[in-house]
Amino acid sequence: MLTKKALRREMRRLRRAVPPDEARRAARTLARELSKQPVFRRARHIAFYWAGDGEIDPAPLLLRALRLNKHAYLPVLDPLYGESLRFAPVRIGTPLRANRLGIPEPEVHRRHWRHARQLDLVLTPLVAFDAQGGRMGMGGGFYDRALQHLARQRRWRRPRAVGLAYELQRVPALPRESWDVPLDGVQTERRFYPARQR
Ligand SMILES: Nc1nc2c(c(=O)[nH]1)N(C=O)[C@@H](CNc1ccc(C(=O)N[C@@H](CCC(=O)O)C(=O)O)cc1)CN2
Ligand SMILES: Nc1ncnc2c1ncn2[C@@H]1O[C@H](COP(=O)(O)OP(=O)(O)OP(=O)(O)O)[C@@H](O)[C@H]1O
Repeated sequence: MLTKKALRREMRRLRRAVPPDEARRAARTLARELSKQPVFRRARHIAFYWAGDGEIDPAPLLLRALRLNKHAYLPVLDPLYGESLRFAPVRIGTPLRANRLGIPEPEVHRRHWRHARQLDLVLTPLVAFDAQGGRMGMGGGFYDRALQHLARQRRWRRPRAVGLAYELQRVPALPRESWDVPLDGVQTERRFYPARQR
């Protein structure tokens, strides 16, 4: 069996190996499919991410959300709170600047940032996932910490958490850690995997 670290390395290699034209097609298909799901249609405030390292690109979905007059956000690392994850609003033309990890963030004053619980839907990047809602990220625990209220209390309905990935990132079952936040679903270029009932 692969260790968690080896699985992460292998899955990051696989997603980086997707050829550019296939990646573009997958991102468009993912946008079309997720925008049909009630979890997306009902959401007004939605967090996306700026794709890098071979991540499936939510940009076509973000543009569609803006056209539907929804509010779009990108993750920012809050230096005042141990780099916990907050979400800054982004529109066409919002300037972006790379953070410490090289990931572009909106240059928007912190008074406009939101906590995850002030959003309707958070789309999370995935390194690997299973069909039961288990997720593996980059290993920083950023999303686990930002969404930890969902792991403890079933009555919390916001935000819904949906992971985005290529079909090739699915594994039969990921080990569950106590702090792991189960997803409500995963959208790939092929289908939507509904997970948690709550
Ligand atoms: N697009 C995207 N944005 C995101 C995340 C993500 O996974 N994807 N995050 C999800 O958590 C947060 C950032 N988390 C990250 C955690 C670890 C590494 C990382 O290990 N990066 C380098 C080494 C970075 C360095 O120190 O120079 C690496 O590729 O090994 C990157 C991002 C917030 N924004
Ligand atoms: N709620 C939490 N409070 C404190 N530490 C946490 C919490 N959640 C996760 N962590 C820490 O974060 C580290 C990384 O966790 P894990 O490997 O599950 O990250 P990940 O889910 O793959 O990454 P990410 O959430 O950034 O996409 C763990 O070692 C864990 O100790």
